[in-house]
Amino acid sequence: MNAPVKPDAFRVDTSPAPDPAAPIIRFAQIGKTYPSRDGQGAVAALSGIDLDVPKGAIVGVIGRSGAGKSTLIRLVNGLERATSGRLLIEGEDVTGLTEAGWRSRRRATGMIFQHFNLLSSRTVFDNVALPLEIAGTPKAEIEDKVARLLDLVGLADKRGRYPAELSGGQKQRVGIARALATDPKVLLCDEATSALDPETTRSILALLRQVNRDLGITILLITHEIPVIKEICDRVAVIEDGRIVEEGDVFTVLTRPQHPTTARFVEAVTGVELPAYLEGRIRKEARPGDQTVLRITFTGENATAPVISRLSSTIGVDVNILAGRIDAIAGKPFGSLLVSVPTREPELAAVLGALNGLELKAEVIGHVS
Ligand SMILES: Nc1ncnc2c1ncn2[C@@H]1O[C@H](COP(=O)(O)OP(=O)(O)OP(=O)(O)O)[C@@H](O)[C@H]1O
Repeated sequence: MNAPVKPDAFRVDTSPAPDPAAPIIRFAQIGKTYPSRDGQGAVAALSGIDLDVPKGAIVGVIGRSGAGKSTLIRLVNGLERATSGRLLIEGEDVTGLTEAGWRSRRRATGMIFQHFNLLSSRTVFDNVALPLEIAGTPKAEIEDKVARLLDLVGLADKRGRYPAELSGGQKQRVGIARALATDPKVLLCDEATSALDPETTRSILALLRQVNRDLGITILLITHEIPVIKEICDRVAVIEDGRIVEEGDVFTVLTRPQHPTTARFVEAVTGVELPAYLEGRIRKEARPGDQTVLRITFTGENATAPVISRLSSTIGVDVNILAGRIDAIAGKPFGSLLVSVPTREPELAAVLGALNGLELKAEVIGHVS
């Protein structure tokens, strides 16, 4: 026998079907002005921000101190309110949401912080349990969920410890477990690795990547460190003076930065200085028998090894590598190499021609004997 049909089954749903391709967060012409701290006038922290955060992506916002990063991220969980524009989360316009509306919305958004924000008087277990207690979750369910979360972040054996007994990386793992307790769809990361050493940073970023991939949680992070962007983000927005000056997929933005601010951030990881022993010896004018120092910039399209070996084997020129900083994004090299090659012709012209043919940027830095 068929199950009795509930009256609701005949009700036609007239609300528009959710668009699976729609961004999970959309900033549309968002502006935020604070009254200035001295009470005289106003500070425009954000102006005309247009930014989409695709569902399931990891999006990074990078900028220097005061650029507006914290303000931007704090809008997403209602800790700040926009003064103009519209903010949409999961298609819902949250711009005018009341505090009560935000209270339930915040459950769909976890957040982690630079200084972890753990309660020192609570154990690891109790810190992670806190959002569940606030939500009125039954005790047995809390026990089960917190145990699973501590497993996920690799802290099952630390459940009875207090924050003061943990390393920075372990504290951030507690922060991540706590942020995931309410099954958020979005995780906001506010400079989450800025207080950590490089190795711990890598392990936390790997955990965030795992959370994104395995749990399908969208991540919006803010940082002033380009390695963080390079390591885990799919997309990046560069913010300066409250405006987004460049935005796109990480590979394109990092390998072909269009804005000077982006270029400066990228240079910090790919730029290479002239070695100290050459600094005093480098000259503008070439003399007979000199070596020419070139900076070759790799933008991800050409592998470094074939380039160098091609110069040596096919053109018959000896290439000395003086310094280099080559990184990889999506398995493709990007960075720069300082090399020296003979100044005499036709070798130098052949080298520059070959590099040009490979669409590599080559700059003459100077000459050394
Ligand atoms: N509550 C506030 N009252 C007044 N001005 C503020 C307030 N919060 C931020 N600002 C100002 O807004 C601008 C953007 O600040 P915000 O903290 O968003 O930048 P940020 O990029 O996160 O900087 P940092 O990395 O130093 O935290 C700055 O000029 C800042 O001084």
